[in-house]
Amino acid sequence: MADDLKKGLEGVLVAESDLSSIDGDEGRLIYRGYEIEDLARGASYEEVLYLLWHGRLPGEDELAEFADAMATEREVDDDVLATMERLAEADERPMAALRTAVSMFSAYEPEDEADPDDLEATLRKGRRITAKIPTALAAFERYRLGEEPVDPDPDLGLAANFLYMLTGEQPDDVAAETFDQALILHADHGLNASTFTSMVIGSTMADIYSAVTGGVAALSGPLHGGANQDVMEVLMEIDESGKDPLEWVEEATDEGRRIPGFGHRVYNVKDPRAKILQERSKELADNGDDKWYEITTTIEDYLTEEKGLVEKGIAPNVDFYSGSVYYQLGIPIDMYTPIFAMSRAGGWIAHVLEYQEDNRLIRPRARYTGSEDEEFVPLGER
Ligand SMILES: CC(=O)SCCNC(=O)CCNC(=O)[C@H](O)C(C)(C)COP(=O)(O)OP(=O)(O)OC[C@H]1O[C@@H](n2cnc3c(N)ncnc32)[C@H](O)[C@@H]1OP(=O)(O)O
Ligand SMILES: O=C([O-])CC(=O)C(=O)O
Repeated sequence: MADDLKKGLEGVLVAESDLSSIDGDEGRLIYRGYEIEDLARGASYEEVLYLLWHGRLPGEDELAEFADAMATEREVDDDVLATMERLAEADERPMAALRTAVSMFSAYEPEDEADPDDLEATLRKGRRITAKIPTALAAFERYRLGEEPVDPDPDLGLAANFLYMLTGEQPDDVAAETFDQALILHADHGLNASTFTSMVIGSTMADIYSAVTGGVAALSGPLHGGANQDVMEVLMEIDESGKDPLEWVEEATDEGRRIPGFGHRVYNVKDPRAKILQERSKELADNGDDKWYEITTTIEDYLTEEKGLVEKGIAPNVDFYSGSVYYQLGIPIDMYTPIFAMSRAGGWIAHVLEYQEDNRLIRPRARYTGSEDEEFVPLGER
């Protein structure tokens, strides 16, 4: 057995997958062979879910049937709503509320008794989870505002319905399309930390609720999905400080602080998703407040041109521009990472199912560096 230590599993191949592929030097991302740019511009999030879960793009009737089925599964049990209300009153963080909600959905799963080997049943359960996440999240936000939740509208697509449940108002086309595109861009990304977490859980043949709950937990950290919230907080810190953004960045880099939204384990160049989100941020800025777009692009130009971060392979990742897009859509900052989870649930479920088709327990090992020959001394004699 090879004894090479690959800290953080960097570059280690642990599975084969048809789902998504990243070229980190070219800045290219594909889902099942389709360029992310084409999907983001031409498909809906539901189409992308179908592609990830069923292996091909749907026809018109197939998509309608699939989207309708998901729309009918959006409602969550009153107990889940009551829990969201209690967590909002307790000032819980939205990612923690979501983690609790997903775990709790399983109590109301109609196919709870299904055999773990029944992958069709697992997919149906995964579809229910994906349909319900937006409802639980929007309810949590409404309770925080002291408002009642808004019932899902089955006539709206998943993206538009989430914005509707969040605000109580039908979003305009620009907001709905922008949000739908953001969901597509976040749906899958190879064996990132949260997807791998879900796969490890799924490899024990634990249920899909456990796998998705674990995915939410792993995504919440600031080195992963949590960075989108951090980006916006940094932008606001810069704005409130009244400093020139470049002065702030200069100080931060001199102090050795990491810039959230920069750097990636796989990309050595700008993330293709960041390019698309930057375009959307610009469009929204052209029709509204351009402050955040200006600060982000100024920081990017400075870090890449003056500080030469790109030469070191540190470029904007997907989180760098999503914050300013969500901010312009009026979404609360601490909902950014939960929104990432709302989308990525599709990828977690797809990877768990794909892996379980030819399952092998994931169980790596650590090189032992502790001592070998301690003499045990009973408690009373220590
Ligand atoms: C959706 C996502 O999960 S995308 C990633 C979201 N996370 C962030 O944006 C947080 C900021 N970025 C980071 O912390 C890192 O780039 C990570 C964790 C994403 C990837 O890190 P790794 O692949 O483990 O790279 P590692 O941490 O070894 O960094 C390599 C070098 O780049 C530097 N570096 C990496 N990211 C940054 C950054 N954001 N700002 C400044 N320097 C950075 C490191 O200091 C290190 O430099 P050194 O070799 O001189 O010590
Ligand atoms: O791939 C990664 O490591 C992180 C990332 O960009 C994602 O999960 O979307």
